[in-house]
Amino acid sequence: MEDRVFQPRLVLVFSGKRKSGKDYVTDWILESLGPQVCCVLRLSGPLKQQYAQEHDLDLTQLLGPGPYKEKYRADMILWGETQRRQDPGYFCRLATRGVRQPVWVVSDARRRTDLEWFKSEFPRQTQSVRVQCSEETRKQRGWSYTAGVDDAESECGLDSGVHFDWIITNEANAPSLEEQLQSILKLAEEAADL
Ligand SMILES: Nc1ncnc2c1ncn2[C@@H]1O[C@H](COP(=O)(O)OP(=O)(O)O)[C@@H](O)[C@H]1O
Ligand SMILES: C[C@@](O)(CCOP(=O)(O)OP(=O)(O)O)CC(=O)O
Repeated sequence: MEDRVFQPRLVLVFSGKRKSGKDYVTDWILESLGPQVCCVLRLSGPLKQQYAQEHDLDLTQLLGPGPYKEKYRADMILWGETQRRQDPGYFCRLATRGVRQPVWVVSDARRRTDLEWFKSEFPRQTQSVRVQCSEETRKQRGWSYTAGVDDAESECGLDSGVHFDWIITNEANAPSLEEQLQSILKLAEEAADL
């Protein structure tokens, strides 16, 4: 384990299926806490940056929510897994490098190794959060089943055998996000001495 100087006070590691609302919920937390306290980290950020460089692609579009990234998702998954097989914490380290806010919100954990890395580096501070919703709702948000993506570890790696500290149901007929996130926000505010 590398010598780490900076220690975050709280690390919330989010996961969830495509279009479950991971970005929506983590952006909501960032807006509530502010950028001085909270930083949203995306493990896919450094992956897409390197993939775009190696394949001469438009990084801005890869990072965006549109169809461009979906064209390359299956190959990015395979490319990323090649990197992870050599070093499971590779993208976690890159995504956390230089971050100095006390509260870290990792928006896109996908594999056991993602969760295990944070729990190993920050055992006291790490809590796991699962964002869930129905397939119907995901479809309404633009998701459709894609073989090689929705049946891959990238989408299924945390489907079973994981105890999540928090579960957020991101559905219209569920309690409001404000209500569901109240305890997590309180935890974050206490961690940041707010
Ligand atoms: N509670 C919500 N209310 C309104 N729009 C939502 C909500 N949750 C998700 N969305 C929208 O659904 C789409 C997918 O959400 P997103 O956060 O990008 O999913 P993920 O990051 O899990 O793939 C986005 O357009 C987002 O704005
Ligand atoms: C190759 C990926 O990093 C692509 C992730 O892209 P996004 O993070 O944009 O995914 P969603 O927000 O869930 O739609 C997945 C992986 O297996 O590493």
